[in-house]
Amino acid sequence: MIVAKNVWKSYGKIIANEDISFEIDEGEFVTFLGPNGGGKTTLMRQIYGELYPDKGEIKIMGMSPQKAIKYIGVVPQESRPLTDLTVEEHIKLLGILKGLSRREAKIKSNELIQKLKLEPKKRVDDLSGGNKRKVLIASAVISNPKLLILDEPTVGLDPEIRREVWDYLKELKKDGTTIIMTTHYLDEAEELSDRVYFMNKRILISGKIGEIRERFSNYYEVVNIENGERYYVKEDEIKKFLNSVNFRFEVKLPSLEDIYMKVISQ
Ligand SMILES: Nc1ncnc2c1ncn2[C@@H]1O[C@H](COP(=O)(O)OP(=O)(O)OP(=O)(O)O)[C@@H](O)[C@H]1O
Repeated sequence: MIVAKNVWKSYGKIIANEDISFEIDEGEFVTFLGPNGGGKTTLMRQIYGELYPDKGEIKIMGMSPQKAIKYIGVVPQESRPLTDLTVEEHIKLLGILKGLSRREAKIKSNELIQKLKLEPKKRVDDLSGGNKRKVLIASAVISNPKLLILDEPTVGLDPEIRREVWDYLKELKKDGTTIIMTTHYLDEAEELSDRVYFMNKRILISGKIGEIRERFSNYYEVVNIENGERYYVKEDEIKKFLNSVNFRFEVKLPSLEDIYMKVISQ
């Protein structure tokens, strides 16, 4: 469904994406994780065609992102809903702009308002941050996109609304929508995605979360209790390593977060 081949993108001297390649199948839910400034938003903006790669290419269903945009729904990072509209008007308007008839837009927006537990007649300006985000999600999916791109969709949301958004995204996936998301939350990636990419400008590691855990399961994490420094030591080298150190330590199996920290600091 999506193929990226050797994508490079810079802003002047800052390299944001370095030789990125990946393939995403139809119906997959794939998450890109990485530190602040790791190039996730830049990559998303190229997938939905707002930016062009300096080198390399991205194809969506065999088309350029600019051509495929009619099949894509986007919730950009830090986007704001349009002001001065009610919830219902906002969602309907976005549907009409994406080519739905007024009637189709009305039916579909009512359905989304119910599913996402929104109040149709409330002014978008008066909503909480969480409900604004829901309006943006509803406005992105009203045209039944084949591909949905969500750039940090649950930043700043309270746990209840976050759960509601997760449940809705799971439903979309079940209905066959291909979803690409960026997030800083490992629990979110784990709960929702089929596969993840850890990236920091370039792709560092990818796979199913279970597989990634397994790949690191023969490592121990040794923490220097005196200064917090961490070491990742292979199972068969742990005895020798612990005999060789002269600090107080704690040994544990790495959590997903530890693996992430190890991988992105390489
Ligand atoms: N419009 C721009 N002009 C110049 N530099 C930019 C621009 N947009 C992003 N950058 C730089 O490119 C790099 C990658 O930024 P990007 O926003 O893609 O990362 P990110 O992984 O999405 O970060 P975050 O998690 O903080 O949103 C950073 O160093 C950033 O400062």
